[in-house]
Amino acid sequence: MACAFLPIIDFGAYLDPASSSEKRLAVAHEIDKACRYPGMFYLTNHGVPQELWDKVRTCAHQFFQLPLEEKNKHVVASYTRGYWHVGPEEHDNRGEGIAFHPPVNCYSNGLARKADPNSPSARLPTSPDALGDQNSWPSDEFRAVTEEYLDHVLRVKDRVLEAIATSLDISNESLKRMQNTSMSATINGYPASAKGEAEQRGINLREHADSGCITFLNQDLGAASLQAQDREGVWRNVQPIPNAFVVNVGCVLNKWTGGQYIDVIHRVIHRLEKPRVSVVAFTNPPFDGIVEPLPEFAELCKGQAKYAPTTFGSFLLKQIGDYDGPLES
Ligand SMILES: O=C(O)CCC(=O)C(=O)O
Ligand SMILES: [Fe+2]
Repeated sequence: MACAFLPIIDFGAYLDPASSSEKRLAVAHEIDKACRYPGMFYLTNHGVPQELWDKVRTCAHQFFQLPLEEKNKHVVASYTRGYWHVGPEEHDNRGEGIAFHPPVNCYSNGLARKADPNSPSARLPTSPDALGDQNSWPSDEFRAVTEEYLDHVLRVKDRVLEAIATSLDISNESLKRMQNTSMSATINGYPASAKGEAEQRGINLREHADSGCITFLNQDLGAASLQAQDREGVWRNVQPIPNAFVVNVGCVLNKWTGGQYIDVIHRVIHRLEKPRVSVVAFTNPPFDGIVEPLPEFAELCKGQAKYAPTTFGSFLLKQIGDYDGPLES
């Protein structure tokens, strides 16, 4: 059964070139409404081919089934790239994942300590960059499938942002700024719980808001493991729907809109007797790009520290640092 908390938005009518402008506007308004609250929605008929939609998760399952020593070959010195594994001895944050981030070309703000920000060569992509080592792909097939999948998601992302811009009635420059976003991916694996163990289990993925602009999640079918917080602070289950993205607003889009859109807090508690995989595509502005409210929303949040300009890179690194900090409880 679908989760009544989240609206289900059929993107087909927006993507169909034969649709009337009224129809497309109606879809755009639905997306806008969902971004204002709860900051998360299902997106169906998004145009990602069905086979690829499933294959990207199949590849992930195959990778996570490998022995740990195999998977550990893909650990790299970066928080945003490579393989990680937590548990089983740790109660919270139990799970594993592999992440991919495009090259970062940032030498502003002192993020790369030894680089000269004025040197033209400092602007060229280098490896490793400010986020650490390079991506480590488990196999050519894994890479080909994931990259093809992300290409599709990138196109969906641009159309969703176009719909948002239409509904917000913002300028072309503002839309361009929003669309100037690249794609990074995290593929999460959550282990099965043995019979009787399920209730003792803690949280697999701690509560957080995503750092980027907008996130597209493709998850296994089964019981709801993802939870999102409503405005009363109550955790609501996000039941998977076949072939539907779960789309959510991240911190950057919250900031661009001066707080009009909600960077929804979410977490994962996986208690099934079979493992779960989620393929999460994040969209990020340039690492050294300034993130601040779009001109259309600047007045709304004037003087509020939360909306003060910052580079995306420094914001991301701070968020990673905070997330990595000690647990309060
Ligand atoms: O696995 C999920 O359902 C959510 C993952 C997530 O929130 C993330 O990777 O940021
Ligand atoms: Fe997330």
